[in-house]
Amino acid sequence: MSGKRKDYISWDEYFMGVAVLSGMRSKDPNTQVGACIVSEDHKILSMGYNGFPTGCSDDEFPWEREGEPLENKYFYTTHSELNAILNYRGGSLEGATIYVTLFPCNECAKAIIQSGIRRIVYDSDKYETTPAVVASKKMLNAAGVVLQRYEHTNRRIELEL
Ligand SMILES: Nc1ccn([C@H]2C[C@H](O)[C@@H](COP(=O)(O)O)O2)c(=O)n1
Ligand SMILES: [Zn+2]
Repeated sequence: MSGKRKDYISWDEYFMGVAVLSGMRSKDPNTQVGACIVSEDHKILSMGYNGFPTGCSDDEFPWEREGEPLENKYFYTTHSELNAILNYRGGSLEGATIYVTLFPCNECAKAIIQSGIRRIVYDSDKYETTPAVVASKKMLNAAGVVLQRYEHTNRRIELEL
């Protein structure tokens, strides 16, 4: 037998796989989101997942979805996309692509646009009817960011760690 392997994973499978793995670090009991930012020449630049900011304890801040604003998670969580952008310490993200397991909200859309990211590959769009996502798409489209739904290949990857 000679020649190269033929069943290696594609770039899209690789980067979405890294985003999925990154999301597995999230402590959010309801929705775990992962993001992976990639350069035009297929280098991974940064990763992120949703969680509380540094210094805000996962055991003390609330993970609830309901209740008073100060008693639920929404004022406190940093989204995976923003974390991935802020985790990057290398300079410009101009021309990069972000792989993300859930379509970005309006706040992340602003950060994506302003950081110079030009393409979003996303998987779930479960909040597509919410104002946050409708506004997000409005801004991303106006800014010319390419939106691409991840095409599942149904490849199963098992990791023994
Ligand atoms: N594109 C997104 C959307 C949401 N998140 C985070 C924010 C929360 O931690 C969680 C959503 O919670 P749910 O309302 O589904 O209970 O996901 C994100 O990181 N990126
Ligand atoms: Zn967001």
